[in-house]
Amino acid sequence: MKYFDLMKQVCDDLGMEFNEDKYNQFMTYKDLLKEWNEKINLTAITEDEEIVTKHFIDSIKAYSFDEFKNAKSIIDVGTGAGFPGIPLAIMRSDLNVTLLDSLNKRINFLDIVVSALGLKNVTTIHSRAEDGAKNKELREKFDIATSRAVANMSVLSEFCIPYVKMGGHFIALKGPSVTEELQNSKNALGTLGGKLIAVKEVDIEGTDLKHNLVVVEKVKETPKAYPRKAGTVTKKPLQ
Ligand SMILES: C[S@@+](CC[C@H](N)C(=O)[O-])C[C@H]1O[C@@H](n2cnc3c(N)ncnc32)[C@H](O)[C@@H]1O
Repeated sequence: MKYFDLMKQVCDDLGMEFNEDKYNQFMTYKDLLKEWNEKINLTAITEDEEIVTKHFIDSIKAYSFDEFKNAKSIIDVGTGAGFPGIPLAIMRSDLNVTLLDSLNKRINFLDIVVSALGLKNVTTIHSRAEDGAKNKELREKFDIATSRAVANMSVLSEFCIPYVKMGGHFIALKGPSVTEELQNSKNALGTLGGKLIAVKEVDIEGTDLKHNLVVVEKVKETPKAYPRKAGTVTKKPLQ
């Protein structure tokens, strides 16, 4: 129960329940992450404490926004080893969480995690973001699209905003370079139907790091032309 108090404090501050069952799910996830990281490349963070702070707490802090706390469905684009999607799913069993990644090895790992943790609220999808967003079942279907450490704001907006329903939100977990990235993505947001509504700096408890949460509201439908085809989005980011 080494990290229980720290995690509970974070959750208390967010007004969310944390208990032993959730803690055990997080610890099983940590152990699977370390075990599978030796076979497939999942994360550069391998120390227990850093997994708890830089992966788990960092992900949970997305709940600093009411938009997130009240959502019914989210998609985590470029989820990798499951961040922030799996921690968000553990914290709220009533939230439908879709995890999408273009690397099948990581999706296979996530299927193992979902089954080991008994998560009934998670769906995994192996797809590039650009292709998934053309699928009628996924396009403009989510209250929230979220993403961490996948691309700059301009590229990420084109990956994520097409998945968000009207009135929903795209919430990006970002590091310190957020101001410059936002400057360069202003037009892209408008083109894709998004409007920047907030940037919030959050502490990552247990570290001296601060991260930024960028919240974009979907105010217009995304034109059919977006996202452009795989490859183009990253090679020629919207200006
Ligand atoms: C640096 S990892 C970050 C993973 C996780 N979000 C995190 O914060 O730990 C980037 C992930 O994005 C995925 N990715 C990159 N481009 C993608 C795309 N176009 N569509 C879907 N996934 C993509 C990669 O496969 C990788 O798993």
